[in-house]
Amino acid sequence: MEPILEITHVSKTYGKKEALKDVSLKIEPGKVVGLLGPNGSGKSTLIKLINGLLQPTDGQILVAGQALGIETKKMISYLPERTYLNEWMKVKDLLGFFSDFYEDFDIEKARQMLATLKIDEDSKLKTLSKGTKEKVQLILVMSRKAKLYVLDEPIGGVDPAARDYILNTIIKNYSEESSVIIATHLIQEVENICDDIIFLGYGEVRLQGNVDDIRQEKGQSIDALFREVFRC
Ligand SMILES: Nc1ncnc2c1ncn2[C@@H]1O[C@H](COP(=O)(O)OP(=O)(O)OP(=O)(O)O)[C@@H](O)[C@H]1O
Repeated sequence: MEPILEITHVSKTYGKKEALKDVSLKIEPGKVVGLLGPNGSGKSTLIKLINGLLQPTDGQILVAGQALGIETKKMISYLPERTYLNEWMKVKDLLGFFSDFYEDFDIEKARQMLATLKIDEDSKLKTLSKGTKEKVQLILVMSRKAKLYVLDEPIGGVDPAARDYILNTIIKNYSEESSVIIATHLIQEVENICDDIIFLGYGEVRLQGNVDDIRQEKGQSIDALFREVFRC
């Protein structure tokens, strides 16, 4: 099957700073992939490249076999690190906004998730707590029928009780034809829902592979391995 994402020898420099060095990786359909790395390792840079928000200095990125452009943007549902939603909007306005903007947005699915998390559609975003805003944004992003979901720190501000629901939502939502990339520091929380992981360190891929294979081979959890590989 054609990979959902294929990154070949990609480098990115900001001035003299080499944020990514010769990164190559493939993500197959139907996978949840953890993109893990310490601060400044290049996770957000890689995510912005995949979303076409930055241009690579070198190398090639293909989404479902196509070079980045308008078509690939339609296939990607992106949760950025920081919110980009208008604070003065009500949750129900955002549902309308997403329906208008994205053909693949499933408003009923979004409504169901909001109801489960007891988020009132009549609330203005600016009146919601930071964690609740994050939940709203994640619900919007996961309610699209995208090929690739790219989530930059999706559960950072969410309380532990809601994390399981959010993570379950992520894995329930994607299909055989789509994949999810989750960039996070909360490795313990996500390692059980990930099929594969990628360790980024100083802009280079340090390790990538299947979670179960790596755990078996190394005899430790991904969280423990991360602490060992990136010990300060
Ligand atoms: N606009 C920029 N100009 C110059 N350097 C940058 C810029 N953006 C990022 N960098 C540098 O590139 C490197 C990678 O940064 P990036 O934000 O991709 O890391 P990250 O893994 O997402 O970090 P964190 O986990 O802290 O969010 C860092 O050294 C950072 O200082």
